[in-house]
Amino acid sequence: MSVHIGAKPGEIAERVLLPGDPMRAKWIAETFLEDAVCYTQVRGMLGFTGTWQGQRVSVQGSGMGMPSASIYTHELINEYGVKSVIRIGSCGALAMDLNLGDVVAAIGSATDSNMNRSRFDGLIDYAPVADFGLLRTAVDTAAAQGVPIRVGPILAADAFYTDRPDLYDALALYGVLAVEMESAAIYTIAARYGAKALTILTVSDHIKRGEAMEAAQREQGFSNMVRIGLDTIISDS
Ligand SMILES: O=P(O)(O)O[C@H]1O[C@H](CO)[C@@H](O)[C@H]1O
Ligand SMILES: O=c1cc[nH]c(=O)[nH]1
Repeated sequence: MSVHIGAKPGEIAERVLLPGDPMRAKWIAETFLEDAVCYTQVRGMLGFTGTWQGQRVSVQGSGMGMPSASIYTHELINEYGVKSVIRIGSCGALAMDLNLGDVVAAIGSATDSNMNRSRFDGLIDYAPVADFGLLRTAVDTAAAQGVPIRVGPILAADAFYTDRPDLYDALALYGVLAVEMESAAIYTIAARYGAKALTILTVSDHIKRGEAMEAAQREQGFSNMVRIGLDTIISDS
């Protein structure tokens, strides 16, 4: 096992879906995967391996925020040989033409986190981006499934509750679609260690309109996104 994941070698597939919420990982495993087996319960951050369309896939909770997501992404790639990860998350919309339940794919991720500034000594504003192949497959997969998917940049924020909504307004002027809390770290760590990463999100809140899904919907109302994620990750070679 690694420091934070209790799996034995070989128990995690090379292709992993990464929801923030461990209970969403359980729901995905029980609802979509065949023969799913739980390989870790360390810190309650559940992980499962099963099959989708006959192909081995794991689904691992990654927690909230970039420090937590960084730990799981790092250990999956470096300790378990994971080759591709797709974050399956919820987000707060900034774009006025997005609605609750809409699906977004993050082509790139701006961030207010200091992690990458430290990484590059404050001298470079590194641009965390999705793997192009995974993104293209997700767009094609969504089209085949008849699910509209919006592709664009998002913000990975350190704080869920912000005192600076004016900064969100400014980002919206630059086409930033939505806010979540992990994508920039996942994209950066995957790039650093030679893995592929994509973030697909469902709009759970509209930040500007003050709309919000119920807690049960957040955990389980994300079937369209999960099917896109699963079909995309098994198509990856
Ligand atoms: O639904 P998940 O994947 O947890 O993602 C979003 O939800 C959490 C905040 O409620 C943050 O982790 C944010 O990124
Ligand atoms: O507003 C939101 C909704 C989900 N996740 C976030 O980080 N922010």
